[in-house]
Amino acid sequence: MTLFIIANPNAGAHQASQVVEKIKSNYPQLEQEIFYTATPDDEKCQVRRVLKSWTDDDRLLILGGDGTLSKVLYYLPEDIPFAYYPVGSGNDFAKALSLPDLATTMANLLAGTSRELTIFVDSAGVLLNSLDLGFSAWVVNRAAHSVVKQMLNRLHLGKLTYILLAILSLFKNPVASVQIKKINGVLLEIKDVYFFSLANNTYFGGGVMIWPTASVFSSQLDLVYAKGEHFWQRVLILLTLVFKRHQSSPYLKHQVLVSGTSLTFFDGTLLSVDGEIIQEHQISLTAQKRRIYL
Ligand SMILES: Nc1ncnc2c1ncn2[C@@H]1O[C@H](COP(=O)(O)OP(=O)(O)OP(=O)(O)O)[C@@H](O)[C@H]1O
Repeated sequence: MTLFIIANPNAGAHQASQVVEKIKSNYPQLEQEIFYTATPDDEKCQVRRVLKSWTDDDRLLILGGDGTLSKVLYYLPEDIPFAYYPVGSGNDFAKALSLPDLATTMANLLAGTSRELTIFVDSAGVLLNSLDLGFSAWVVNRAAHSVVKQMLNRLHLGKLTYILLAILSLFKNPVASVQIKKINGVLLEIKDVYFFSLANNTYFGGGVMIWPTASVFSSQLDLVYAKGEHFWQRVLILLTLVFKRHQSSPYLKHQVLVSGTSLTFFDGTLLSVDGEIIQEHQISLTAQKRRIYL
Protein backbone atom coordinates (compact mmCIF):
# COMPACT_ATOMS: atom_id res chain seq x y z
CA MET A 1 0.00 0.00 0.00
CA THR A 2 1.23 3.47 -0.90
CA LEU A 3 -0.21 6.60 0.65
CA PHE A 4 -0.59 9.29 -2.00
CA ILE A 5 -1.02 12.83 -0.69
CA ILE A 6 -2.23 15.73 -2.82
CA ALA A 7 -1.62 18.92 -0.84
CA ASN A 8 -2.22 22.60 -1.50
CA PRO A 9 0.68 24.40 0.23
CA ASN A 10 -1.06 27.73 -0.30
CA ALA A 11 -4.38 26.87 1.40
CA GLY A 12 -5.36 28.66 4.60
CA ALA A 13 -2.42 29.42 6.88
CA HIS A 14 0.01 27.40 4.69
CA GLN A 15 -0.02 24.40 7.04
CA ALA A 16 -0.13 21.60 4.48
CA SER A 17 3.62 20.97 4.49
CA GLN A 18 3.67 20.76 8.31
CA VAL A 19 0.92 18.13 8.17
CA VAL A 20 2.89 16.23 5.52
CA GLU A 21 6.00 16.29 7.73
CA LYS A 22 3.96 15.05 10.70
CA ILE A 23 2.64 12.13 8.65
CA LYS A 24 6.15 11.32 7.41
CA SER A 25 7.53 11.19 10.95
CA ASN A 26 4.51 9.47 12.58
CA TYR A 27 4.12 6.79 9.89
CA PRO A 28 7.71 6.00 8.78
CA GLN A 29 6.75 2.44 7.79
CA LEU A 30 4.18 3.72 5.30
CA GLU A 31 5.31 4.22 1.72
CA GLN A 32 4.37 7.76 0.77
CA GLU A 33 4.26 9.87 -2.38
CA ILE A 34 3.60 13.57 -1.94
CA PHE A 35 2.21 15.80 -4.69
CA TYR A 36 2.00 19.53 -3.98
CA THR A 37 -0.18 21.68 -6.20
CA ALA A 38 2.13 24.37 -7.57
CA THR A 39 -0.31 26.88 -9.05
CA PRO A 40 -4.07 27.57 -9.08
CA ASP A 41 -5.87 24.79 -11.02
CA ASP A 42 -2.87 22.46 -10.77
CA GLU A 43 -5.13 19.76 -9.23
CA LYS A 44 -5.72 18.20 -12.66
CA CYS A 45 -2.01 17.67 -13.20
CA GLN A 46 -1.40 16.30 -9.68
CA VAL A 47 -4.32 13.84 -9.90
CA ARG A 48 -2.91 12.61 -13.23
CA ARG A 49 0.49 12.06 -11.63
CA VAL A 50 -1.11 10.06 -8.81
CA LEU A 51 -3.09 7.93 -11.25
CA LYS A 52 0.05 6.97 -13.20
CA SER A 53 1.23 4.65 -10.41
CA TRP A 54 -2.08 4.02 -8.61
CA THR A 55 -3.03 0.46 -7.62
CA ASP A 56 -6.22 -0.78 -5.96
CA ASP A 57 -4.81 -1.10 -2.43
CA ASP A 58 -3.30 2.40 -2.39
CA ARG A 59 -4.80 5.23 -0.36
CA LEU A 60 -5.33 8.91 -1.19
CA LEU A 61 -5.27 11.78 1.29
CA ILE A 62 -6.19 15.31 0.22
CA LEU A 63 -4.84 18.28 2.19
CA GLY A 64 -6.26 21.71 1.45
CA GLY A 65 -9.37 23.84 1.79
CA ASP A 66 -12.79 23.28 0.25
CA GLY A 67 -11.61 24.58 -3.14
CA THR A 68 -8.76 22.07 -3.29
CA LEU A 69 -11.00 19.18 -2.30
CA SER A 70 -13.66 20.15 -4.85
CA LYS A 71 -11.12 20.42 -7.69
CA VAL A 72 -9.33 17.16 -6.83
CA LEU A 73 -12.67 15.32 -6.79
CA TYR A 74 -13.50 16.73 -10.21
CA TYR A 75 -10.46 15.01 -11.73
CA LEU A 76 -10.41 11.91 -9.50
CA PRO A 77 -12.16 8.80 -10.91
CA GLU A 78 -15.38 8.24 -8.96
CA ASP A 79 -14.45 4.72 -7.78
CA ILE A 80 -11.36 5.91 -5.86
CA PRO A 81 -12.14 6.65 -2.19
CA PHE A 82 -10.36 9.54 -0.51
CA ALA A 83 -9.44 10.83 2.93
CA TYR A 84 -9.48 14.55 3.60
CA TYR A 85 -7.80 16.64 6.26
CA PRO A 86 -8.67 20.36 6.20
CA VAL A 87 -5.97 23.04 6.13
CA GLY A 88 -8.01 25.79 4.42
CA SER A 89 -9.34 29.02 5.81
CA GLY A 90 -13.07 28.20 5.73
CA ASN A 91 -13.13 24.39 5.96
CA ASP A 92 -16.90 24.20 5.55
CA PHE A 93 -16.88 20.58 4.35
CA ALA A 94 -14.89 19.46 7.40
CA LYS A 95 -17.18 21.35 9.75
CA ALA A 96 -20.34 19.86 8.24
CA LEU A 97 -18.95 16.32 8.54
CA SER A 98 -17.31 16.96 11.93
CA LEU A 99 -14.15 15.49 10.48
CA PRO A 100 -11.77 14.06 13.10
CA ASP A 101 -8.16 14.95 13.97
CA LEU A 102 -5.20 13.82 11.88
CA ALA A 103 -4.49 10.63 13.86
CA THR A 104 -8.11 9.44 13.51
CA THR A 105 -8.20 10.43 9.84
CA MET A 106 -5.07 8.34 9.27
CA ALA A 107 -6.48 5.43 11.29
CA ASN A 108 -9.68 5.43 9.19
CA LEU A 109 -7.67 5.64 5.98
CA LEU A 110 -5.39 2.75 6.98
CA ALA A 111 -8.33 0.63 8.17
CA GLY A 112 -10.16 1.37 4.92
CA THR A 113 -13.44 2.28 6.66
CA SER A 114 -15.38 4.54 4.34
CA ARG A 115 -18.75 6.21 3.99
CA GLU A 116 -20.73 7.07 0.88
CA LEU A 117 -21.55 10.67 0.05
CA THR A 118 -23.11 12.51 -2.89
CA ILE A 119 -21.52 15.25 -4.93
CA PHE A 120 -23.05 16.93 -7.98
CA VAL A 121 -21.12 17.12 -11.22
CA ASP A 122 -21.32 19.32 -14.28
CA SER A 123 -18.96 19.45 -17.25
CA ALA A 124 -17.45 22.60 -15.69
CA GLY A 125 -16.72 21.14 -12.26
CA VAL A 126 -17.97 19.56 -9.07
CA LEU A 127 -20.44 20.96 -6.56
CA LEU A 128 -19.32 19.67 -3.19
CA ASN A 129 -20.67 22.23 -0.69
CA SER A 130 -22.66 24.93 -2.46
CA LEU A 131 -23.27 27.04 -5.53
CA ASP A 132 -23.75 30.66 -4.53
CA LEU A 133 -24.96 33.85 -6.17
CA GLY A 134 -25.69 37.31 -4.81
CA PHE A 135 -23.90 38.50 -1.70
CA SER A 136 -21.99 35.26 -1.05
CA ALA A 137 -20.46 35.09 -4.56
CA TRP A 138 -19.66 38.79 -4.26
CA VAL A 139 -17.88 38.14 -0.95
CA VAL A 140 -15.91 35.22 -2.45
CA ASN A 141 -14.88 37.34 -5.42
CA ARG A 142 -13.74 40.23 -3.23
CA ALA A 143 -11.94 37.87 -0.82
CA ALA A 144 -10.05 36.22 -3.71
CA HIS A 145 -8.47 39.55 -4.58
CA SER A 146 -8.01 40.70 -1.02
CA VAL A 147 -4.58 41.44 0.41
CA VAL A 148 -6.28 41.64 3.81
CA LYS A 149 -7.35 37.98 3.48
CA GLN A 150 -3.74 36.91 2.89
CA MET A 151 -2.63 38.85 5.95
CA LEU A 152 -5.46 37.51 8.13
CA ASN A 153 -4.83 33.96 6.89
CA ARG A 154 -1.28 34.18 8.20
CA LEU A 155 -2.71 35.15 11.58
CA HIS A 156 -5.18 32.22 11.37
CA LEU A 157 -7.98 34.81 11.10
CA GLY A 158 -9.03 34.04 7.51
CA LYS A 159 -12.70 33.86 8.51
CA LEU A 160 -12.64 37.51 9.51
CA THR A 161 -12.24 38.53 5.84
CA TYR A 162 -15.57 36.92 5.03
CA ILE A 163 -17.29 38.60 7.98
CA LEU A 164 -15.98 42.06 7.03
CA LEU A 165 -16.97 41.62 3.38
CA ALA A 166 -20.43 40.30 4.31
CA ILE A 167 -21.00 43.53 6.29
CA LEU A 168 -19.84 45.56 3.29
CA SER A 169 -22.31 43.67 1.06
CA LEU A 170 -25.17 45.08 3.15
CA PHE A 171 -24.39 48.47 1.62
CA LYS A 172 -23.62 47.25 -1.90
CA ASN A 173 -26.65 44.91 -2.27
CA PRO A 174 -25.09 42.65 -4.95
CA VAL A 175 -28.13 40.89 -6.44
CA ALA A 176 -28.39 38.04 -8.95
CA SER A 177 -31.02 36.35 -11.11
CA VAL A 178 -31.24 32.76 -12.32
CA GLN A 179 -33.59 30.46 -14.18
CA ILE A 180 -33.85 26.93 -12.78
CA LYS A 181 -35.18 24.01 -14.81
CA LYS A 182 -36.39 21.17 -12.62
CA ILE A 183 -36.36 17.55 -13.82
CA ASN A 184 -40.14 17.64 -14.39
CA GLY A 185 -39.56 20.52 -16.85
CA VAL A 186 -40.99 23.20 -14.53
CA LEU A 187 -39.14 26.52 -14.82
CA LEU A 188 -38.43 28.59 -11.73
CA GLU A 189 -37.39 32.22 -12.30
CA ILE A 190 -35.59 33.76 -9.37
CA LYS A 191 -34.89 37.46 -9.81
CA ASP A 192 -32.76 40.03 -8.01
CA VAL A 193 -32.01 37.98 -4.91
CA TYR A 194 -29.47 39.18 -2.35
CA PHE A 195 -28.99 35.67 -0.97
CA PHE A 196 -28.99 32.53 -3.12
CA SER A 197 -27.40 29.23 -2.29
CA LEU A 198 -27.86 25.80 -3.79
CA ALA A 199 -26.52 23.65 -0.99
CA ASN A 200 -25.21 20.11 -1.02
CA ASN A 201 -23.83 20.64 2.47
CA THR A 202 -24.61 22.63 5.60
CA TYR A 203 -22.16 25.55 5.62
CA PHE A 204 -20.43 28.16 3.51
CA GLY A 205 -18.11 31.09 4.13
CA GLY A 206 -16.25 29.54 7.05
CA GLY A 207 -19.11 28.02 9.02
CA VAL A 208 -22.19 30.09 8.15
CA MET A 209 -25.18 27.78 7.97
CA ILE A 210 -26.95 27.60 4.59
CA TRP A 211 -29.62 25.12 5.58
CA PRO A 212 -29.58 22.91 8.69
CA THR A 213 -30.46 19.64 6.98
CA ALA A 214 -28.37 20.13 3.81
CA SER A 215 -25.85 17.30 3.75
CA VAL A 216 -23.59 15.38 1.38
CA PHE A 217 -25.06 12.27 3.01
CA SER A 218 -28.41 12.96 1.33
CA SER A 219 -28.92 12.79 -2.45
CA GLN A 220 -30.71 16.12 -2.72
CA LEU A 221 -29.84 19.78 -3.04
CA ASP A 222 -31.34 22.46 -0.79
CA LEU A 223 -32.17 25.67 -2.61
CA VAL A 224 -32.31 28.65 -0.22
CA TYR A 225 -32.82 32.24 -1.36
CA ALA A 226 -34.03 35.64 -0.20
CA LYS A 227 -34.66 39.10 -1.58
CA GLY A 228 -33.18 41.96 0.37
CA GLU A 229 -34.60 45.08 -1.22
CA HIS A 230 -34.11 47.26 1.83
CA PHE A 231 -31.03 47.61 3.96
CA TRP A 232 -32.72 46.26 7.10
CA GLN A 233 -34.06 43.26 5.20
CA ARG A 234 -30.50 42.42 4.25
CA VAL A 235 -29.40 42.83 7.85
CA LEU A 236 -32.18 40.47 8.97
CA ILE A 237 -31.23 37.93 6.31
CA LEU A 238 -27.62 37.87 7.53
CA LEU A 239 -28.75 37.67 11.17
CA THR A 240 -31.04 34.76 10.24
CA LEU A 241 -28.04 32.93 8.80
CA VAL A 242 -25.72 33.75 11.69
CA PHE A 243 -28.25 32.87 14.42
CA LYS A 244 -29.49 29.79 12.55
CA ARG A 245 -33.15 30.84 12.36
CA HIS A 246 -33.47 29.46 8.83
CA GLN A 247 -36.60 27.38 9.22
CA SER A 248 -38.61 30.08 11.03
CA SER A 249 -37.46 33.01 8.86
CA PRO A 250 -40.13 34.94 6.90
CA TYR A 251 -37.41 35.94 4.41
CA LEU A 252 -35.74 32.68 3.40
CA LYS A 253 -37.42 30.55 0.77
CA HIS A 254 -36.50 26.86 0.63
CA GLN A 255 -37.00 24.11 -1.93
CA VAL A 256 -35.53 20.69 -2.48
CA LEU A 257 -33.98 19.95 -5.89
CA VAL A 258 -32.64 16.69 -7.25
CA SER A 259 -30.17 15.29 -9.78
CA GLY A 260 -30.91 16.53 -13.29
CA THR A 261 -31.65 20.14 -12.29
CA SER A 262 -30.15 22.79 -14.57
CA LEU A 263 -29.53 26.48 -14.00
CA THR A 264 -29.18 29.30 -16.52
CA PHE A 265 -27.48 32.51 -15.47
CA PHE A 266 -27.76 35.95 -16.98
CA ASP A 267 -24.68 37.53 -18.52
CA GLY A 268 -22.28 38.95 -15.98
CA THR A 269 -23.73 36.94 -13.05
CA LEU A 270 -21.12 36.39 -10.39
CA LEU A 271 -21.20 32.70 -9.59
CA SER A 272 -19.25 30.84 -6.95
CA VAL A 273 -18.97 27.07 -6.53
CA ASP A 274 -17.33 25.73 -3.37
CA GLY A 275 -15.84 29.13 -2.68
CA GLU A 276 -14.31 29.55 -6.16
CA ILE A 277 -15.55 32.03 -8.77
CA ILE A 278 -16.46 30.34 -12.05
CA GLN A 279 -17.69 31.69 -15.40
CA GLU A 280 -20.62 29.67 -16.71
CA HIS A 281 -23.82 30.51 -18.54
CA GLN A 282 -25.49 27.19 -17.80
CA ILE A 283 -24.94 24.34 -15.35
CA SER A 284 -26.60 20.91 -15.27
CA LEU A 285 -26.13 18.98 -12.06
CA THR A 286 -25.93 15.20 -11.88
CA ALA A 287 -25.59 13.32 -8.59
CA GLN A 288 -22.53 11.12 -8.23
CA LYS A 289 -21.61 8.79 -5.36
CA ARG A 290 -18.15 8.96 -3.76
CA ARG A 291 -16.57 7.33 -0.73
CA ILE A 292 -14.66 9.14 2.02
CA TYR A 293 -12.51 7.37 4.64
CA LEU A 294 -14.36 8.20 7.83
N1 LIG B 1 0.36 26.36 -4.98
C1 LIG B 1 -0.74 27.06 -5.15
N2 LIG B 1 -0.70 28.42 -5.19
C2 LIG B 1 -1.80 29.15 -5.35
N3 LIG B 1 -3.06 28.62 -5.48
C3 LIG B 1 -3.18 27.28 -5.44
C4 LIG B 1 -2.03 26.44 -5.28
N4 LIG B 1 -2.45 25.16 -5.29
C5 LIG B 1 -3.80 25.19 -5.47
N5 LIG B 1 -4.23 26.46 -5.56
C6 LIG B 1 -5.61 26.94 -5.72
O1 LIG B 1 -6.13 27.30 -4.43
C7 LIG B 1 -7.55 27.21 -4.51
C8 LIG B 1 -8.09 26.40 -3.37
O2 LIG B 1 -7.82 26.98 -2.15
P1 LIG B 1 -8.57 26.31 -0.93
O3 LIG B 1 -10.03 26.55 -1.06
O4 LIG B 1 -8.16 24.90 -0.81
O5 LIG B 1 -7.97 27.08 0.28
P2 LIG B 1 -8.62 28.26 1.12
O6 LIG B 1 -9.28 29.23 0.20
O7 LIG B 1 -7.57 28.76 2.02
O8 LIG B 1 -9.65 27.45 2.00
P3 LIG B 1 -11.26 27.43 2.11
O9 LIG B 1 -11.82 27.19 0.74
O10 LIG B 1 -11.54 26.31 3.05
O11 LIG B 1 -11.62 28.79 2.64
C9 LIG B 1 -7.88 26.48 -5.78
O12 LIG B 1 -8.32 27.41 -6.74
C10 LIG B 1 -6.56 25.88 -6.19
O13 LIG B 1 -6.48 25.63 -7.57
